[in-house]
Amino acid sequence: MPDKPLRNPCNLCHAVRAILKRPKTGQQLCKECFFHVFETEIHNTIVDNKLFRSGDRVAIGASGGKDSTVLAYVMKLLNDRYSYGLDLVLLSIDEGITGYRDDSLETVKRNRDQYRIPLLIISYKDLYGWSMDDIVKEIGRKNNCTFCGVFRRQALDRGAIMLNVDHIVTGHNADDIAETVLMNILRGDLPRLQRCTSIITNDTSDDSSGLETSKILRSKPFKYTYEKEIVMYAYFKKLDYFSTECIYSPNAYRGHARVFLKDLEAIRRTSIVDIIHSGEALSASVQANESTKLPTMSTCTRCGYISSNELCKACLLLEGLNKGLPQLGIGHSSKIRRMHEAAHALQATPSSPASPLASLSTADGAAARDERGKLVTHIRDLNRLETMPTLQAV
Ligand SMILES: Nc1ncnc2c1ncn2[C@@H]1O[C@H](COP(=O)(O)OP(=O)(O)OP(=O)(O)O)[C@@H](O)[C@H]1O
Repeated sequence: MPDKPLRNPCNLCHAVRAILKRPKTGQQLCKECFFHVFETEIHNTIVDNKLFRSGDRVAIGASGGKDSTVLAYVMKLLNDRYSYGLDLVLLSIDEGITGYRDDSLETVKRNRDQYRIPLLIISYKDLYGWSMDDIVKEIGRKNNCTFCGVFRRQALDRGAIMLNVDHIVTGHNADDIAETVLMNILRGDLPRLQRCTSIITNDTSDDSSGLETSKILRSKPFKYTYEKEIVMYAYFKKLDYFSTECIYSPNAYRGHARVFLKDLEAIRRTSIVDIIHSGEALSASVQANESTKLPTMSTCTRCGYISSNELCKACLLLEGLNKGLPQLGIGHSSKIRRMHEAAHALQATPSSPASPLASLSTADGAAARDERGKLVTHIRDLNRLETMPTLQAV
């Protein structure tokens, strides 16, 4: 008797039943083919944009959330599979948000052990003398994201210097970038439009920075990776990640851009990459225009961090916070010295040899718990995830 024809076969291998519909392309795929295209697209992004050189020491900005957890997993996997020759390390910033970052850092610590990548954690409290809990107590919730964003950017650079890395990668995905493109267009901020569309950036053109941040590159290997696909990948690989929103993040403006983007995506799935490409085209066309260039960088006279003004943004923000309080400097305390020592110890520890990929995809007990609930939460969060009929059967 001839075999019964396969119902709903995978559009790529045609040998197995499809279990999902790719948000980016609409293709119906089986699990293995989805893993393959997802990983290969990121590999192609890395290679086409020449993100790394063999021998580079690369810090992965690790928050414990879905994006950076998938990034750590995929960076490790591609580094082993294609012999990139990278020395990977996890770098986490503890903003000091009780009930949020303390829990997500526990996830990063488990990722450190699961993926066998060394980890350095540095805190706002040690760097700046203020945790985000302290700051919110002082200034309230309004504008707290400004402090957090400025401090995190600088903290990542400071951690990268402590770790002596060449490069920081972050889990910013295509949706994040498209939102930022929209926000910069709405604000008419052309210099920032240029920066947000670049897959790789180097914060300053001035090599005299006291912090030597000018040598550290930053890149976004997920620039063209859809958030929904990152969630699906994490789900099907059973990765251990933390999925709660920051308790202090109202960020209403970005929220509106996000809702608008999701509405567009519901009408046309390519909207996200279309907006990124529009941002790239606009950036290219304004590049030659002097008035849209980012200001020339020098160094902050107080802490030595790169800045286009006499004081960097973090020092300005700290000055306000510290009004009436004893001055808390950046960069010279014994706590910072201790963090340098911890980073130094990590540098001396080479990353462990590659572990079999199979073991990486095996979730531990905690991660396996409530996986289905986690996906459901994310589908709700992400709103309007394409119908994936067979997910119900997972
Ligand atoms: N506390 C942190 N420590 C280290 N890296 C961070 C931290 N917060 C954010 N990052 C980096 O910046 C990227 C974008 O951060 P964002 O706050 O937009 O979080 P997100 O989109 O929820 O990402 P994730 O799912 O990784 O938390 C993260 O993927 C991560 O690489």
